[in-house]
Parts: sequence; structure tokens; C-alpha cells
Amino acid sequence: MMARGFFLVMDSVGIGGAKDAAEFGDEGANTLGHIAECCANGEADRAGLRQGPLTIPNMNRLGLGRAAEAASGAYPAGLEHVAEPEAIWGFARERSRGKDTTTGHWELAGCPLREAWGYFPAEEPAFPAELTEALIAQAGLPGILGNTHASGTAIIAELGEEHVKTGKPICYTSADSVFQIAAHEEAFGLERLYETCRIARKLCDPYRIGRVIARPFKGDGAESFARTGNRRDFSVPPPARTLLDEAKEAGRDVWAIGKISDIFAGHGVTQTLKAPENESQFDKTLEAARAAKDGDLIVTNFIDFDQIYGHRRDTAGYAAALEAFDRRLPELFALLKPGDLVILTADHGNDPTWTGTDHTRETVPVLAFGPGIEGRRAGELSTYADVGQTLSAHLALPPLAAGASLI
Ligand SMILES: O=P(O)(O)O[C@H]1O[C@H](CO)[C@@H](O)[C@H]1O
Ligand SMILES: [Mn+2]
Ligand SMILES: [Mn+2]
Repeated sequence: MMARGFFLVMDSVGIGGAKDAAEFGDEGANTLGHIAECCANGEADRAGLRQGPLTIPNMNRLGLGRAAEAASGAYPAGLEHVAEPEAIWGFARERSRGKDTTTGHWELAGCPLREAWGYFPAEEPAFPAELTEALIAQAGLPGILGNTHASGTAIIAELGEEHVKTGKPICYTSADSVFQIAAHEEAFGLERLYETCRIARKLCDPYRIGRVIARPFKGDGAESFARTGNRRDFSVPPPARTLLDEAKEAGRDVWAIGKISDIFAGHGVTQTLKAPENESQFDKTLEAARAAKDGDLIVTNFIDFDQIYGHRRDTAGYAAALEAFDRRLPELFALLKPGDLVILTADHGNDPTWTGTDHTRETVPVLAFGPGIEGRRAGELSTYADVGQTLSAHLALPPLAAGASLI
């Protein structure tokens, strides 16, 4: 087979059922399951946004409900039971020790984590003094604010005004392997923020930190501060070859949409289509679907589920985002050509009903479909890497080091 491969990641749309969830403090977490339950109980109604049971008929027909049932033991509440899903459907376990975006995407692309990430302790200060001192010196900063574990929106409300007054950027982390820098786009400057992040990137390498993230925001005061679409992730490169590298090396175009290029540190990417939120990421995916040649790989990360709703524990918002995404799927179906293969999946969970504001360790759905592909049960996949291996086989690329192909 060849035609094109679509590797579509719904950021944080986990379906529960991870055997090792307890080791991450996440036993019982189930992003899709709990959202569906809240919706069915009328606990996710919001005037002008959405009402009632979760309505995602397209994904359910592909097999999302069946995958969720197989993963967690319960069909998502309020969804009609689908006897014969249209996709090859299953759920995948994460082999890597991590529940962050980078780890999830790399494993999906055939490259499970070898060495554990470094994390900053849940103490204050969170960052080692040598790291902050070097950052202040090399980036010419008057100092830093934060230096703690925090929710990104809460910390700009708390420290944003002091940041604007003093010029000190807000540095914070989370349960993930991240060093995040929030700064005002105009008062501090966007380019200066990116440059500060590049310096931090180098300084974080010895600590094995996965990502440095620029978190620009705008506004005139604590009430109006809001993050902009100019977030940028500075990732370490994947430790081994991924599906993207194989495709690029074989002369194919690799279309990286949303934050994909950042997640893979640009490796294996030939076309970068940046877009800040689900709607525009969907638009760009369709644009790539129109332009891509046979043999090309299209990779998209749909960020809103995670960034806007999961971390903010906004169940109604998350449900509405799933429904909006589902409504757009027919636009993609209409652009598929014979021979195309789409895999719709996720990178970790982010249960909006869970405590805290961090990701949750869960299994993820794997729905593989395309014109002429017969639906069937794939069941339990022991690694996310089966996603990459399946796309690799479909695109007639050299086999990846990890994962088994579903086709
Ligand atoms: O609270 P915000 O800034 O959205 O941060 C979240 O975004 C980071 C990257 O996905 C996660 O590590 C989490 O902490
Ligand atoms: Mn993610
Ligand atoms: Mn996240």
C-alpha cells in the first residue's frame, strides 16, 4: 500500500485503563469516560456552548466507544453501542515511563523513551540555583519570578503585573519534564522570550528536561492577561529515528501541523504548518490532505483538548471540543483517496475531573481507517509504537525499531 498516511493526535484524549496508573497517582483516571459520564448526568451543560449526552457519532462509528470499553471495561455513557466499527480499532498502552506530550508522540512515532526524563522537584525554589543564575547571566535578565510548580494561567494572574513592572520573566514547571517561561509579548518582547528559551534549552540539557516552553501572554492587568497563540516548545531531539525521519529520508514530504515540528525538534519534517488551535489545525490538515502526494506523511497535533480544557479541568469545554472535532471529521473523510490510511490516536490522558492540573496516565485509542479499509478489532496494543509501525508499513518505509504493524 502507499497513498498517504495521516497520523492525527488528539492531545490528551485518553480512555483510561492503564495498568500502571497507580504509579503515576492516576488510578481510575479516564478522560473520555469521565467526560461522557458528566455529560450523561447533565453535569457538563453550559448555556450557549453545549448540552446533554456527549455527541461524537463519527468517532463512535469508527470505534472510539468500543476502544474505550475494551480499555476500561465500560462503554462511554450516553454513546450508542456500535456493533461493527468502521475502523481497525484498539487501545494502546504506553511503554515509556512518562505521561507527557513528548514521550507520547515519540513512542507513537516508533521511538519509546530509553532514559527517564529529569523533573524539577515540587519544592521552592523548584530550579537549581546554578541553572537560574546561568539563565539570568546569559540572557541578561534582572532576575526571575516564580521558580515553582504552577498552573500557567494562575501564575500569570498572580505574577504578571510584577513581571511587567520588573522585567523578570516568570519561570515555572509542572509534573512534566518542562521548564516554562511566561512573559508579556509587548513588555518583554516575543523574540526576546524565544531567545531566553533557547538559552534555557541549552542550560536544561544536563538536567534531561524534555522541553522548554515559551508562554507569551498579553493584556493590561491581572484580570485581562491571556496567553497568545505564540507558544513555542523547544524540545530535545528524539534519541533515535522516528517514523518522520524514515519518511523524510525516503524522499517523502512530512507535513507537520500544529506543534508537531516543535515536539520532534524539527527532525524528519519537510513542511511545517503552524496553527495555534484545533480549528486552524484541522484547516491545515485538510490543506495538507489536498496537497500531499502519494507516499507523504501528514502529522497533526490537536492541542485544545489538553491545553485549554484538560489542564484547566473544564469538563464542559472539553466535551464541546470533542463534539466540534467530531463534526469536522466528514470534511477529512471527503478528501481521502483510495489507499490513504488515517490513524486517529492520542498521546496521554488529561482527565478534567481529576485532582490537580496535570496529565493522567491512561491508555489511548487507536482508530485506523481509510477508503477500502475494513473495520475490525485490533484490541490491546502493548505499545503506542504500533501506531508508527503501522504507518511505516502502509507507506512502505523501513521498519521502525519498536512496535508491530496492524496491517
Ligand atoms: O499550566 P500550563 O502552563 O498550561 O502547563 C501545562 O502545559 C505543559 C505542557 O503541555 C504541561 O506540562 C502543563 O504544565
Ligand atoms: Mn500532550
Ligand atoms: Mn499538556
